[in-house]
Amino acid sequence: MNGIMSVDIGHLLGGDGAGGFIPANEFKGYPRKYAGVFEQFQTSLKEGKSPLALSLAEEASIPGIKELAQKIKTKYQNVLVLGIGGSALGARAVLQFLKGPFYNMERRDEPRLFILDNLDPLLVAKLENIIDIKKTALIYTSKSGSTPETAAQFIYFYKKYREAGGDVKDIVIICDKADNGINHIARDLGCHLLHIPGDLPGRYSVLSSVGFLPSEIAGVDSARLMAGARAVHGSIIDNPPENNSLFALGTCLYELALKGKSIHVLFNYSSFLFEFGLWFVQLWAESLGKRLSGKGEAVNAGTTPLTSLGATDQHSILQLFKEGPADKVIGFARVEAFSGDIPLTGEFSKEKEYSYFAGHTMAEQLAIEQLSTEMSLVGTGTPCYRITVKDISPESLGALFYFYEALVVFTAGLWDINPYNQPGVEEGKNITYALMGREDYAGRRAEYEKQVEKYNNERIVFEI
Ligand SMILES: O=P(O)(O)OC[C@H]1O[C@H](O)[C@H](O)[C@@H](O)[C@@H]1O
Repeated sequence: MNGIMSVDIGHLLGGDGAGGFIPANEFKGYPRKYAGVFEQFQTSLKEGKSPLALSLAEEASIPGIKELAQKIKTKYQNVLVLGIGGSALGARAVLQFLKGPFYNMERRDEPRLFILDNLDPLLVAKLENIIDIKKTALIYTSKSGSTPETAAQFIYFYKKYREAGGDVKDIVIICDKADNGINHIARDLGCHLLHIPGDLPGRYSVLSSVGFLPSEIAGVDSARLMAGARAVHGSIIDNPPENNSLFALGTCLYELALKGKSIHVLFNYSSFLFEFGLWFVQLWAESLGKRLSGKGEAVNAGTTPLTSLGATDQHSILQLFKEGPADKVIGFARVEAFSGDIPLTGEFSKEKEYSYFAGHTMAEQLAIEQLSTEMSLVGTGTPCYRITVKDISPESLGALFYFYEALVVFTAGLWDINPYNQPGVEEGKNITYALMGREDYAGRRAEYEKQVEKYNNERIVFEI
């Protein structure tokens, strides 16, 4: 491949559309059919009005973040990032794609980096067994500053850190600018405070200090992530619909959803992309799963994202993809070239199950298995697309992040829904706040407690 990334949508289409594919002739009409939505999307990106463009402006924060990362790296043995959802998933994806799953087990001079994104006392206890809290830098990431899981983690680790004699001025808080608790605390502590733009939703914030700081601490150059993002940005804004990968994929996924393909699988063919798959799930689900359209009509938009890992999940969920309900469209993400490919030898040459490996490599086998899986699924009527990135590099990952963010925003335009809010998660949060006794939710507490009582009375429980 010549560029940084390629997008192949050929197998979302199929002749007359039999078996759930898009008829080739229909596809030819999309540039006209969806010109308006696309033009609006392209213009808002070009003119920097789209929240996506805020990430491009965030590049200016990189030199300051590099300096801060350097200070943290020289002083601390461990870094603990506290965050959840968009405040954790992007950083996890960077760390895994560029440093691999065994990063914290390798012998290095850089600190080990832990990202704690759950409320689980056992998880916290296990982490405390292996880190010395005084030698651990704390990064508290919460765009809103009100997410209860992260706030609980922070108050716990803040106390431990202070009691161990840690310097509170070294703590880093990343949030948006507001007159709220997290900003007051940062000011009172006199610690590092990094702001992200209020209009950049958390799940789109990996290309900002939320992702840049953990990346730089782990030795990943965030400017290279941005170079990949910029390459995709250029290709999206410069090409007309007929020649635009984002337009082609977005319109096809939307049309396939209307034809009943209600599940969108991202099948990643590299263990280094596993966490990227989880980042994709949040981005897709929270951005597109919406009850109301822009006109306020109930549309229950979106498709259900799933992520799978190749070749591993060929031995698990593939059976269902192949023979279960015909409700899926599958995107394969693969890496074109792995550095340090591993040659396979012809050991046990008299045995047919082993001798055929001679002369092949591991990356070649993985690519063949990806192709075989894709062809086999297409053969039985599952529309598939394929995204290939050039290599395991920050540029490739930055390109993937930006491409999927843009894909989601454009597709939301086709559904006519807002890709930046998440009203569906608010109710559960409100109940939590009220039941936990948060002062400004006291008025609703009695009502929620009544609801809990009724709910518990309806349970039908079998003890074993
Ligand atoms: O970064 P925070 O404000 O703490 O938010 C963390 C997460 O909280 C909620 O669950 C939202 O639905 C997510 O979109 C967000 O990423």
